[in-house]
Amino acid sequence: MNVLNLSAECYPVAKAGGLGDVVGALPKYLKGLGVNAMVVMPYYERKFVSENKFKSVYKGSSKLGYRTFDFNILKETNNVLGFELYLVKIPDLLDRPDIYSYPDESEQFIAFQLAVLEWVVATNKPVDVFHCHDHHTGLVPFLIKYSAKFNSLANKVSVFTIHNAQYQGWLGWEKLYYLPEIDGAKGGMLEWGDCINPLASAIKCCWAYTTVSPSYLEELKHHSNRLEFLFELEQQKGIGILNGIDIEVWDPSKDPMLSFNYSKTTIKANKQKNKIELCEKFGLNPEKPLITFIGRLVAEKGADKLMELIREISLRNLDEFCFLILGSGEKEIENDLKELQTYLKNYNCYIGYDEELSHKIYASADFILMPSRVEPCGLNQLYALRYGTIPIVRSTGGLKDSVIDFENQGGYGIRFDNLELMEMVLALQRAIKLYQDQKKIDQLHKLMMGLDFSWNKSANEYHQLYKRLIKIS
Ligand SMILES: Nc1ncnc2c1ncn2[C@@H]1O[C@H](COP(=O)(O)OP(=O)(O)O[C@H]2O[C@H](CO)[C@@H](O)[C@H](O)[C@H]2O)[C@@H](O)[C@H]1O
Repeated sequence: MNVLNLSAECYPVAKAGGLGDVVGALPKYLKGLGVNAMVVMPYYERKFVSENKFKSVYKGSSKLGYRTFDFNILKETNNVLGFELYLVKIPDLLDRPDIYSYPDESEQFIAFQLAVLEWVVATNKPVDVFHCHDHHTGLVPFLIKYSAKFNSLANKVSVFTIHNAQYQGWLGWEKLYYLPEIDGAKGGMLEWGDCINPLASAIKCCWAYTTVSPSYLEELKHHSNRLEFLFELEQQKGIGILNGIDIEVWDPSKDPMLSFNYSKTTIKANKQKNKIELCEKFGLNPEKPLITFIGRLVAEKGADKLMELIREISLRNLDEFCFLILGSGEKEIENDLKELQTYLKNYNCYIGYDEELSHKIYASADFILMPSRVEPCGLNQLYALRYGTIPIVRSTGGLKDSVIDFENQGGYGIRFDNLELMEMVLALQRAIKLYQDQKKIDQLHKLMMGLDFSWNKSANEYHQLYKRLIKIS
């Protein structure tokens, strides 16, 4: 079975968040199940690309409206990721360092999708399933079904995974001419809310869509940035599969980014050693419980609530904890968090993206706070569990599906329901109190580190889904 994953991100080639982690890991685990899972992504001028070997496997040209563009499909030659990796290079369009935020982003991603399909058709590349991830690749299910140019792919299975339905890739109708000739009667399959909506189009045209947790599948029917009715209509095609984690990359006993590796039996001493080193670097007291937040500083993650929360808990529980933030995102939130540094001594933040620092923090912190408004799955809590760091989460989406409050049978985390200041203060106070009971903490460490959130189970669910769809294709 040949499955071609199309994605804007894939760790370690290029990652901006959880999408990269998933696309860098799932194919590896599918390979273990006998699936030939491959990844094709845009070319980025990045370290991984310059440090690894690639060869050109196809050169072609295509049209984006009146503009003709040349493209080059590059294949990584040493199988360093454990699966086939292809990059699409397009001069002046897909040859830049950053993944997102260019003003011609829609042109970039449309050209990417067109180039991939041209290459597959021209080389007759065996593909049984096109597995598309998020809106950047959302036009593929439509294009293979309704564009004459890709007619030979019309019966191919397409699966679409929603990592985040907040962003939908909206395009004005004036950009319709970027697409090759389509069946005019099917134009409506591109539309939602008076514009071309790649995410909505994918949901309408794919054979099945998946969400990255079962709870998120349900939530989308009620909160999905105006797609609620569509999710209600198409619900028979939807399936919720909880993300897994790559336990080779995220392994505290071998993680090369840590100064002190540890297992279930050595966590007590070595977590503390990592913590002492980290706290020294950030001017924090390693004897206090260290609470962290790692992630995009956006409202979706509840990051806009952090400043008020940290101020309030500092007033109430002065000197009883330390707080360290790693993140980047909205400028206003970044500035607020930097300002806190000027008057709180038990607090620090690093504004920016730093993969190595994130590993060090997972290994050093006692608690990780995730006050998300929306969390399709969330990987941070899964990494945290593997590193013996207790998650404090709002009960939503994948957080609800993966964290059980420690006061319940078999529980290991701290949960709260609402993004209300006092509820969050209470959750942090429960953490501070729990830290004083080191016997309980030891028990929780062992329990958390013994949990299996690896991709093994979830990759099998994707495999079953592919098999079912191929059977009816
Ligand atoms: N400043 C920083 N420096 C270093 N590392 C940083 C960082 N900011 C974030 N990260 C890392 O990026 C990843 C974020 O993963 P999430 O699952 O929380 O994120 P995201 O919202 O991007 O993904 C979306 O897709 C994923 C995958 O499906 C879903 O789990 C999620 O709910 C959904 O919103 C983690 O590996 C984290 O450590």
